[in-house]
Amino acid sequence: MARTSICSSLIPLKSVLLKPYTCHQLLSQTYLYNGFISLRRRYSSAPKISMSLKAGIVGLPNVGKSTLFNAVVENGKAQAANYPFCTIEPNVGIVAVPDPRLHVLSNLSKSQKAVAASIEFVDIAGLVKGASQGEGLGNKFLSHIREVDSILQVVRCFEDNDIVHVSGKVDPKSDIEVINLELVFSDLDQIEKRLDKLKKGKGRDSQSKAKEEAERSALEKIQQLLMDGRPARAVSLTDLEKDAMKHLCLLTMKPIIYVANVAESDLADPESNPHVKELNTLASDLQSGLVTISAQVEAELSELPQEERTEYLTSLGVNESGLGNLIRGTYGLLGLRTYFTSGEKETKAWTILSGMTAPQAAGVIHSDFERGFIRAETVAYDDFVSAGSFSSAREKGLLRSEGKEYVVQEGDVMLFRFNV
Ligand SMILES: Nc1ncnc2c1ncn2[C@@H]1O[C@H](COP(=O)(O)OP(=O)(O)OP(=O)(O)O)[C@@H](O)[C@H]1O
Ligand SMILES: [Mg+2]
Repeated sequence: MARTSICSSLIPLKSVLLKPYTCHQLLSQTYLYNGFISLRRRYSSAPKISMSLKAGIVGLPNVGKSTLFNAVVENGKAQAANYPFCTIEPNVGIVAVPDPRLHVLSNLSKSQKAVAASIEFVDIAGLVKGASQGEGLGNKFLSHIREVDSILQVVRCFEDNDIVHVSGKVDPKSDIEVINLELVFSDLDQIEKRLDKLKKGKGRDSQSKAKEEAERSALEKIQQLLMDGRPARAVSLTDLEKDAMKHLCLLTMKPIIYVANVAESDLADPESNPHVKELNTLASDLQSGLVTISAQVEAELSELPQEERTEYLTSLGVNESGLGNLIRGTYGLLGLRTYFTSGEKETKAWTILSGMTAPQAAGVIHSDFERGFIRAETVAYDDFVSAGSFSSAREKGLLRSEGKEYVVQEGDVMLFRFNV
């Protein structure tokens, strides 16, 4: 029964195979994947998506982190209220990365469904001065930041006397300094403890001794930078050093986007708000991205029916919600790329890291695809759209057959041939 269903789901692929395989040969030798196969049926374990990338929402207490989380995450229900330390335990939600290409491909392939790439957002408790010494919610909070891949630092840029600011006034420069300094202190503390351990030198063979040496050297370089008030991400390390220290998950190693949280009246012209102007300069000095958003407006928008959203945005003098920019910015910040599989069952956007080869990209769908990788057939997104389908792209000579060394490009539409 299972065999028949796999066969029938594979039959449409015969038209794009170079050699005309029979159904039986396909089952016993080579498979082609473009989103048609029900992996759950074919494999005993569910398909493994190897990357779960998390963006942590960080900032002082009461600056709008949970409000932003609720707007970004559909059905997000983090408690957001006007008092500091409203959030204690982190709230976690999965967010689809908006990508118009997905729907174009899905329409061309007449797919039954379209599945977007996703990012996990984590709404973390507010951080205060002295957190690294246990103030506020202290070290527990810092350990939640350690688990994320990138940081969205929400900075309050809206004036509102009714909403408590923990330092008594809206001041982005000072707010950023408080947060970044706590992250630096926490990293320094961790490095000191780790260097103490490394002094004891537990490595027995030459390989583990070399690894310990690389870690020590990396940590000493980073320690120096941190003492100068610079983040660990500014360090330059050898590949061995990077590999040796990455288990520490240092907080200042993580990429940051600053999120200027403005009042609804500032949305039409955010640069007229001096706090946003200042934050813009600070973010570029720190070589980080900046997204301006009104968390309050986004949260209200997410509650409205679709047809009323445009009307509300127009009344505020803007064309579109800022969430798309924020999500795409986070995706870019993480150095992520998208490739697609597209067929009648589904069109799907897959997330890979920049520089991944075809077998590694196939491994994101399932580890067996990487292990048994034979070749990938690939066509650039624009070429697929102009051809209209894989078979017509093949006829026009736009579909390329690529081997193990091929580095997958942004927007590639791919078919994998593999052997298991
Ligand atoms: N852009 C904005 N304009 C006006 N009010 C806002 C804006 N963004 C958030 N607020 C308000 O600020 C208050 C605090 O918001 P929220 O609970 O999201 O903060 P938080 O950073 O998650 O706080 P905590 O660290 O305590 O968990 C809420 O009353 C919210 O409605
Ligand atoms: Mg909160």
